[in-house]
Amino acid sequence: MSLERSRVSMQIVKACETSFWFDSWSSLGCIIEKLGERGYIDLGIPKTATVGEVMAMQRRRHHRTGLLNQIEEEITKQRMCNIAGERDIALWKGEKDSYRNKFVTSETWRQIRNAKPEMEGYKGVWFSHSTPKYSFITCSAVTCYVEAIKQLACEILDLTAEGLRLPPHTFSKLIRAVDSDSVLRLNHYPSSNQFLSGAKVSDMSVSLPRVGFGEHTDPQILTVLRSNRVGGLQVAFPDGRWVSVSPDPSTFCVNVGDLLQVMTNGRFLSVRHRAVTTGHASRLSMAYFAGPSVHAKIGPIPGIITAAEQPRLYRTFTWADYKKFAYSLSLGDNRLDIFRSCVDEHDELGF
Ligand SMILES: O=C(O)CCC(=O)C(=O)O
Ligand SMILES: [Fe+2]
Repeated sequence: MSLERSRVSMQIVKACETSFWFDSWSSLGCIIEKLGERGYIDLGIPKTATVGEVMAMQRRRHHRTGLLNQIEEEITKQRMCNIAGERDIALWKGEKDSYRNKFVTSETWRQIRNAKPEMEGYKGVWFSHSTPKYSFITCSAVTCYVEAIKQLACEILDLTAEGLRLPPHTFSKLIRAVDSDSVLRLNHYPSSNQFLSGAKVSDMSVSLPRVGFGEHTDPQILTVLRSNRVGGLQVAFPDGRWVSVSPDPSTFCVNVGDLLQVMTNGRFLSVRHRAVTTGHASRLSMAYFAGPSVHAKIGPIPGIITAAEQPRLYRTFTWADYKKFAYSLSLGDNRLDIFRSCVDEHDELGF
């Protein structure tokens, strides 16, 4: 309330609508804010009095405190001015503390707004002449989703570390690093109908499965994937068969990535998978790829390789090296082979 009070001043005409205590009708501002509730007794003016009633009834009194006398002075001044009109006029605080009878939103906004540091990327969300509410909502939803899914990925990785008898945050600390290179990808696979709009219904190829996302392994540490109710994800079995993963929007599909295969020295395998489109509904999937910092050194964790029994399978490299190499190949190429270790290295990983 006091925020609005400080923005409005009343110019007294008939004075029968303006509150003596709660409106700002003199240069002293709002009287209740000056005197507090004690003022009702000190001035002998009831809480509900209008300025008009005070002017009509109140006789000039003398008080011991200066402020009370100043208020009496304002009442006398008000009695003496005589503005023609029917109603009291609300005056709005404008630039440089001046009051006028026009309300200007932008001026009021400037006065009440607490300036905050600009949010990174805000230009992509707010445009100068419109409020793109859906992009703003999407931005907030994605930010919250990424935070939650990252937490889930870290918990899975902590359980993985525990299962391998490794120190608790061996893997998750790579994801939690401030400069971790994690990504959220949204995939949309149009239905066969949408995909082949214009094709004749008699065209038999409409019902054949089509590859929407070619076979590959995910390069990062761990992937947490969710989809709508439309299937399409398939996983390669060692014998070469493709096995479909049944779609369920209430579950997550977790893939081991290439880096986790390296760090576990091949105990966890990054599985080959692909997405196909068949039916008449379109598939949507959201994949969170939990990755380390580009500078992170990746190699088999020392606690996993116990010398003779577990020969070291991979050499140490940085995530930046791996990405650069991966992007130079085709999606389905095997990228890990080149990082296989030929000699029995003992790199210092700092784990
Ligand atoms: O849509 C899918 O289920 C697969 C997506 C995928 O493998 C990927 O984005 O890497
Ligand atoms: Fe994938």
